[in-house]
Amino acid sequence: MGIATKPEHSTPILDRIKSPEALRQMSDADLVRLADELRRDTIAKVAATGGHLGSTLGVVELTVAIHAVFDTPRDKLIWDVGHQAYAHKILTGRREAMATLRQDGGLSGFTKRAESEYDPFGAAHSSTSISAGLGFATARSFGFGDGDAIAVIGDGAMSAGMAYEAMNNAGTMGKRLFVILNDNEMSISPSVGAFSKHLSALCTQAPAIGMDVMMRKAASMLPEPFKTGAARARQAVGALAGTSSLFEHMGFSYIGPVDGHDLPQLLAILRTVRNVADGPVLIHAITRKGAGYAPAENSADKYHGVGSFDAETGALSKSKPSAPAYTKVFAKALCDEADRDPGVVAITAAMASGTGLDVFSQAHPERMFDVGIAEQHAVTFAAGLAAAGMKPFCAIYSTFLQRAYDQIVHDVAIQGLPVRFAIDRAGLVGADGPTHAGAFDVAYLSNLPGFTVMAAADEAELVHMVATATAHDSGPIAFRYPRGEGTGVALPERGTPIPIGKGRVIREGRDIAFLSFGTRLGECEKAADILAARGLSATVADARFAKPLDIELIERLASSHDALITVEEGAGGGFGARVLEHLAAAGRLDGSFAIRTLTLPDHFEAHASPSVMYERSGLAAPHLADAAIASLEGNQIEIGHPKSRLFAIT
Ligand SMILES: Cc1ncc(C[n+]2csc(CCOP(=O)(O)OP(=O)(O)O)c2C)c(N)n1
Ligand SMILES: CC(=O)[C@@H](O)[C@H](O)COP(=O)(O)O
Ligand SMILES: [Mg+2]
Repeated sequence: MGIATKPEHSTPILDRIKSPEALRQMSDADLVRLADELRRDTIAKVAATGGHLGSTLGVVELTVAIHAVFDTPRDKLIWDVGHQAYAHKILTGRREAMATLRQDGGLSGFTKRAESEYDPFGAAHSSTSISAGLGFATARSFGFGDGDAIAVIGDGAMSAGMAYEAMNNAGTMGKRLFVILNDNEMSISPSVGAFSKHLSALCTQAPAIGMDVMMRKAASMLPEPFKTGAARARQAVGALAGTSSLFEHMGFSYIGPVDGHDLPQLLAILRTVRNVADGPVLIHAITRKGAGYAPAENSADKYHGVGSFDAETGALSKSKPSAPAYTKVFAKALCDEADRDPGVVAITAAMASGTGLDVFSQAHPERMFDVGIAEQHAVTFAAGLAAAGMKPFCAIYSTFLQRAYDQIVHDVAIQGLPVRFAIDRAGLVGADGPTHAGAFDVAYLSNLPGFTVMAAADEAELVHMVATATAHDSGPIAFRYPRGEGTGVALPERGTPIPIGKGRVIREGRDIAFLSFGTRLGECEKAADILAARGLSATVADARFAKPLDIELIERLASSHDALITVEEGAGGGFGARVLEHLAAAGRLDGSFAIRTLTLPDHFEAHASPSVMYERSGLAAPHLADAAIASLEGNQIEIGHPKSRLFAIT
């Protein structure tokens, strides 16, 4: 494979491809040319939209080989995470639509069942592909479908427990199942952990194939160097069973390491295993993240996720932020706390740069732990650290923390352990869409006995919440904050712990009270302005806590206003529900008092910019004002209405 530094636009072979069926009629030489065109086309497309480029570039040859050898969509091709599936999208009828990738109304950045019959299983969270593939393989034996199942999983995704749970099951079930391990030694950062070392060790061995009967049969059909490699492997494995791969011990036939960019060799191997496999097979392909595009290959993160860029030079188009990102503010505040308190440690599940803990690790390298994509382990590991008396901060995106719910309940909450949860990407995140929306954490944390749950209204509040969490030693505590830039508010020199369960009033009014939990506070203030222009006076308060609630504040707002509107960047069952429960229990809902709880609507909002998504979710200022007026009129409000339904009251 030649390194293409200048993406040229002539793609005569790709232009003829209407579906993967065409690949099965092509010569290997033409498939090699196609891969080159596909790589250049992918670069050109993603240059315009941004997206997860590096991962796709690493699997261009694998994508071509799989579609050329297997009978997709009858055979089920399942991409783990789905962030590396852009070349797959281009080959499966979505080439033109790539211009809309991750844009409002456009293609998803991941695989999605609703988008194409070539996406048999949707993804975005990692390490689900082997389980899903085994599901398809098992359904096949009941007569549901008749194709093969092929899971393509990265070395980073292999660090998650689910991958082992699936292999453990697949290895004993013995169903015909293909797993292609795409090993580029990269997660978002370089891959970590003992398993990553095992993969490296496998790469230093001669190419080998598994030792079972099926693979003996296959050996004669394999290309060099696999034929001789297989013979050598047989001797080596026979002499020293301990040197064979973990996969073989788990019941898989292991083929590898294979050069994942050598398309003729990939084609030969896939054709062979497709002909002879009668159980689970793992093909270990060695690839380079960002392969074939020098700017990506030479960058530290291999262009894992990029905004738009100049395809010729790779120069990223960067807009100048007007305020520091919440993530950065969190990282700096945590560094400051750690400077003062030797018990503070930080944990990330493979998201060091995303959570800002890369910054923390520069200041306190021995106190930052990247556990790999292993959110469940991260939480219980933190619980162990807390049980020993340390102050662990688990920095995990809201959406990925969902993975660790039982650990949160069983290992942290029931034991009342002071694990600090720094929940990044709270609320709607934009281009990554519903799979990555931080919608549920408030609901699933604030119903846990003994938990303290906070949301920062701005980045100064975030600094104080980091200090609050550091000081809070009597049980689990969480604070949430969104993706992206803060409000630009002045930051305190040092965080000051907030009294637990105390909100604050931002602006006093008479008629309507907005009680905000999180960064919609600014929208509440704008809504108050809208109402003021209509002759209504509104109080705006920042609840800060969903648990424990500031009961004094809530009761005061309820008793001194005609309507109380709660607002949050989360699904129903969260902050507003808790306020309602409290007021109901206190008998405050029995009279004529109006209350509305504004949450994310009860559907998964499709990807767009966060502001458009909030607009559609009915959480922008005009909708808040609208809801307030409607509540005074005794009307039902329509959440998720795209346009403001403001009406003048006289
Ligand atoms: C459960 C979960 N945690 C974290 C992530 C964030 N994430 C997306 S891709 C990725 C790295 C995946 O590495 P790998 O599987 O090796 O694929 P590569 O990007 O190297 O192609 C991570 C950590 C995720 N999608 N799902
Ligand atoms: C594919 C994936 O899960 C991550 O790469 C994610 O897209 C990162 O999101 P942020 O850009 O918000 O860090
Ligand atoms: Mg990888």
